[in-house]
Amino acid sequence: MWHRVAVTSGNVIHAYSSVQVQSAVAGALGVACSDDELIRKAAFGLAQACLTELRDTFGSAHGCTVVLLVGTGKNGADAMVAGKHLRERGVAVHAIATGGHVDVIGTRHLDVPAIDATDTAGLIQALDLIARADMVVDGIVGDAMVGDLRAPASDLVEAIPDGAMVVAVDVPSGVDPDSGAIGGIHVRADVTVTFGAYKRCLLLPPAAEVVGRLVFVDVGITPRLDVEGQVQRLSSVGVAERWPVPGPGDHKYSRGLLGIVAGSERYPGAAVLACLGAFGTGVGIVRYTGPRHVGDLILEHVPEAERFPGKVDTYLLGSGVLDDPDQERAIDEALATGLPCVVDAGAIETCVRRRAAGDRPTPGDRILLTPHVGELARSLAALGREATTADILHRPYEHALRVAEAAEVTVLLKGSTTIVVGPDGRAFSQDEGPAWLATAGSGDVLAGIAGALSSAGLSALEVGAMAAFVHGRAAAMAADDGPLRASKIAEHAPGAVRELLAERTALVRPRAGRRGGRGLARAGGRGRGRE
Ligand SMILES: NC(=O)C1=CN([C@@H]2O[C@H](COP(=O)(O)OP(=O)(O)OC[C@H]3O[C@@H](n4cnc5c(N)ncnc54)[C@H](OP(=O)(O)O)[C@@H]3O)[C@@H](O)[C@H]2O)[C@@H](O)CC1
Ligand SMILES: [K+]
Repeated sequence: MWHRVAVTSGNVIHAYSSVQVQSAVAGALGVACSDDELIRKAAFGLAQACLTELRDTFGSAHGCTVVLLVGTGKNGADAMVAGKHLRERGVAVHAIATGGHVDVIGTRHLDVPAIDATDTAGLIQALDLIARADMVVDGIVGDAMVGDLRAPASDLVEAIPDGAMVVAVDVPSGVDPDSGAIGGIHVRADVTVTFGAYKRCLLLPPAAEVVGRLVFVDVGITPRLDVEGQVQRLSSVGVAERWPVPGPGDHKYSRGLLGIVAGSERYPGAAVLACLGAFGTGVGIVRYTGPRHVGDLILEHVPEAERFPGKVDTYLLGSGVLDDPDQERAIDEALATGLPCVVDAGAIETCVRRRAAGDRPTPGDRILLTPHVGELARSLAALGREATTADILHRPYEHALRVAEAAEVTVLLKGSTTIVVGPDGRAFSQDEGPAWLATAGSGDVLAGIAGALSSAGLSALEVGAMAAFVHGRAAAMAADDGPLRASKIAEHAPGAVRELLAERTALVRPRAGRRGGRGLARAGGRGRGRE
């Protein structure tokens, strides 16, 4: 039996669409506050974040030069009002108006005249100031951004020197607030200070990769967002809360039986790495199906594994499978059982084709596909929806969702920010892994971790998010800011889980001595018993 604590939403970041945020702001403005108040709260938080960065970098903010890029809307007003606070702390502040005029609330608070970058002389002066700035504050445009960033804002952004510190107001200008797509020129921030609610682009790649460190400023609109954000991110405590922990009444059969169909002549090690990932994160039993020599290799490295097929709770299919009719038959048979599955590499396309044709014995929230971008492109092609890898990298959420909807599956799309998208569009975005994670065999370990979690009865969305998190954490521990090999990720997985569980604040502890189940308090997840 597994013990799980109640799932709260406190340890999950929820991200909302711009329409949701704007209607929450409009609701707050209708009853509780004014534009001016909201901007003052936002700007105060923004100024604090800027001062912290300046102090951390230069020892003191006093005497530093900050250039504010100020658009015509409230995003620009936030920057202007923050500028007032910065000036009060001895910072030299210059404001550059990118759209010919600035919001009246901004000018009311900061009495330095903004340089008009829409005229030639102003643009030249602005470019010179940007070249010498210690910090550039991007208040060009926020959640009302439409299309590509227009000139002269785009010219100013292009001129930001590599060494300058950049703080984005609410969202980096030039990214689409909802899809996270980046058209052309955009701000690459060191810090993004966001107000009231996280916007989807802050979690969704590719935008998520240019936001830098996220700082949240509560301006009081959060209670008006009483629905879950469609895009979410689990914090470490969020993962820890959900992590299945064995109780005293558990045995190897109750802790999850994972059937693995993996490995081939060309990629025998993939099956070994998948087994290591699964055992490293707490699976009860692994039952392996595959070529004899791959089985021998597994037993050499993972003597805990069983070689012959038998009863299982969940399948992990496809890691390292290539051109092997016996393996393909075993995958077909496993997919037909209706059991939960993690579907990787060589099994993805088969699975997508079968399910798109209506053959869906496993519910979409229990089947997790784990493609990289190339495999997602091939899945889309199998569905008759051609997309290049560049198209996918431009809008990964939307392309993953296409496969998730058409095949009624949950898709984990691997990347430096990994997204997990369910057939109903709900998604998790996790970015814990270091860049060193992109190495041969890393995906096989991830599939093994996902298999272990799936065999513990979690939903495919949770499995994907938690596996991505722990895989990233284990990789960071293994890499220690240097290169790593995939087997080291599996080696560090138990340590990563141990660290997470230490953060768990409200573990439900069973009392010793009670019979049958021993005080099991389970919230969510399906019940398991002796099998
Ligand atoms: N959430 C919260 O709780 C709070 C939110 N607050 C803040 O409000 C912000 C939203 O403010 P907002 O609605 O005034 O719009 P905003 O983003 O400033 O931009 C509008 C201007 O941008 C322009 N523009 C558009 N596309 C463009 C492009 N491609 N390239 C260039 N320009 C482009 C567009 O120009 P136009 O097309 O009309 O000529 C228009 O004038 C939000 O992000 C946050 O900072 C806080 O103040 C309070 C608490
Ligand atoms: K901005």
